[in-house]
Amino acid sequence: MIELKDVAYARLGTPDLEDAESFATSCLGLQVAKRSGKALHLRSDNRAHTLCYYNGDPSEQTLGFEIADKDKLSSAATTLESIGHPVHVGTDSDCAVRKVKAFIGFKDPSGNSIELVVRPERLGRRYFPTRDAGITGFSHVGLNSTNPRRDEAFWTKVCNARVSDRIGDIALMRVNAIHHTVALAPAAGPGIQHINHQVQSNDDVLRSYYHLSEQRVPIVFGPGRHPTSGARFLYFKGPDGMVFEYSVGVDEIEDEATHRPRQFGFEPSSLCMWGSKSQRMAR
Ligand SMILES: O=C/C=C/C(C(=O)O)=C(/O)C(=O)O
Ligand SMILES: [Fe+2]
Repeated sequence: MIELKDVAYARLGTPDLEDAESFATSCLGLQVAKRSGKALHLRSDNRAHTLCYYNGDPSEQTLGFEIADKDKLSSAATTLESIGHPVHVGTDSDCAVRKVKAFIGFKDPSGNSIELVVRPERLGRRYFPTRDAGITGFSHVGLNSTNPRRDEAFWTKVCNARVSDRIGDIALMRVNAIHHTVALAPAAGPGIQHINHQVQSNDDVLRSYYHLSEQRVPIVFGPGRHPTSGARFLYFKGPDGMVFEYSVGVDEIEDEATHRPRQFGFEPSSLCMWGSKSQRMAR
């Protein structure tokens, strides 16, 4: 079993790094950790980076997950190869770019690019953005799935994810106490469906709603409240169509041993208990 500890970072190709930087700093509220002609590393919490934009095609989207150590990394590689997921080992220079000690990359059953990383760097310096969006950290992703039942089996049987809730057949899965780290999203092909950052308070969600609306950032869902995790949320569109979410108040699963996934109907009220309608979410 591959034991994921947490989601570590997202890497997104973009044709326009300048536009990505302007959005990430003035709209989303991340801090530039490092900028080169080819890549932009951004912080959202005490980690060295949690989002990287690099010169590339926007269809290139990769998610990194932290695992415990190098031994666990090599057994993960063996497991993945044995079930038909070819693995590549990150070079020293690729590790340096990601600020990790080691990593492997592979494709999940839907073709999503996944990296498993060991010892992602943290910094002593605080995350200190130029826009105060109230972000407390990178927390979860929506991940495209061409077959949610098959992909739930991959994430829960090959990896250690546990289903916290389902909407229809779509699983919201945790790898630690937080309600979900990966939410599957039915789609025709691979990709990251949305990138979530937690914020401190309801005020932050609503303040951002007005700030982003004024900046003419397309709001695609919310403000609203998810009945699944209980979180208050706002979804909006960034560069190359990527959807970002702020949310606050995501439940934690108190008793790992006794938690049973709840089944929600596949209908709008399962996505928002206040009545907000999604303009873009496939779910
Ligand atoms: O559409 C349902 C979304 C549920 C949640 C939640 O319960 O917090 C998400 O954050 C999500 O998957 O985006
Ligand atoms: Fe979300």
